[in-house]
Amino acid sequence: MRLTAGPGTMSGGSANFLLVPIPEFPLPDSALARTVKIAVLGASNVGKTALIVRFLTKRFIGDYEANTGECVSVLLKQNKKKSQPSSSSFILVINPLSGSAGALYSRKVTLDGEEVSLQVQDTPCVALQDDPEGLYCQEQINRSIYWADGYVLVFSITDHSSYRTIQPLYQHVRRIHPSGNIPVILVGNKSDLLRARQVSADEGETLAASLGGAYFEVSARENHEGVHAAFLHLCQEVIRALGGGNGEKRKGGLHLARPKSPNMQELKRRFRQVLSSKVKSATTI
Ligand SMILES: Nc1nc2c(ncn2[C@@H]2O[C@H](COP(=O)(O)OP(=O)(O)OP(=O)(O)O)[C@@H](O)[C@H]2O)c(=O)[nH]1
Repeated sequence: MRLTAGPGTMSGGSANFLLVPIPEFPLPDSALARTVKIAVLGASNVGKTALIVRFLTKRFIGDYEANTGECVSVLLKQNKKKSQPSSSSFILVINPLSGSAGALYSRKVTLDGEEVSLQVQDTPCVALQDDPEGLYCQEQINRSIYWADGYVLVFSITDHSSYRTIQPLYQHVRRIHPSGNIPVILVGNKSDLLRARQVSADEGETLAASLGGAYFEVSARENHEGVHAAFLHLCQEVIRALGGGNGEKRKGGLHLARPKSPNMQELKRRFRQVLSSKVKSATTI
């Protein structure tokens, strides 16, 4: 799902919602906290965005589908009114330029008494195809896979082909991270649609076991707890895999920045435009 509302934050004290993209460099507070980077991957229409929004806001994104242009700010405002502590605040970046780009969300969570800065990357859908690799993956997805520390692999229990996408998708992740333990969970979403079920819970369990991760059957539509438990479990797995230090892993000797947000590029472009118009008017005066 593509969200079209502008980004915002609910952690500030101002009544207005600010346009706060996540900078290319870590935020000051995330420099102090351990950072956990998670990519949510899966086929089309399985509920990737709905799961993320459910996790972050406790709301189901479908509640706002009739008015998607407003949904994010509505969610942010509703949560802000509750003036929750910082652990529930999050920042959202939306790419307004491309229908296929995913959004990056950032949120603080407390795990075993430790504050962790969690970054969640929504991604465009992947699709099975007949080439030797068996999977169509946009370049942006590859960058997200490379960037992330842990993976939520999502299928819909009502769509067997989305389930069949998972194994090649996992192999694809393994190709990008050939060595080491890959923290992963398997999520079978839409468990509220039992009558339309095409994938059994046993199939989910078996597949998860073969990937070396836990299986969660959830409904982003009906239940926050299951979704929350799944994300927290993955965070814990990531922290375990990252081990000591400040949680930032190094890959191939390089410290990797998160995938570049085209939104950031657009902001820079607009910033340059504003600057050049100021220069022009100053010259005119
Ligand atoms: N019944 C039901 N519908 C859901 C659930 N989760 C998501 N949906 C619906 O499924 C559709 C797809 O949800 P999205 O979150 O856009 O799925 P996505 O995987 O991000 O989709 P892509 O943009 O194609 O990658 C929407 O109509 C959602 O309202 C769920 O748990 N139960």
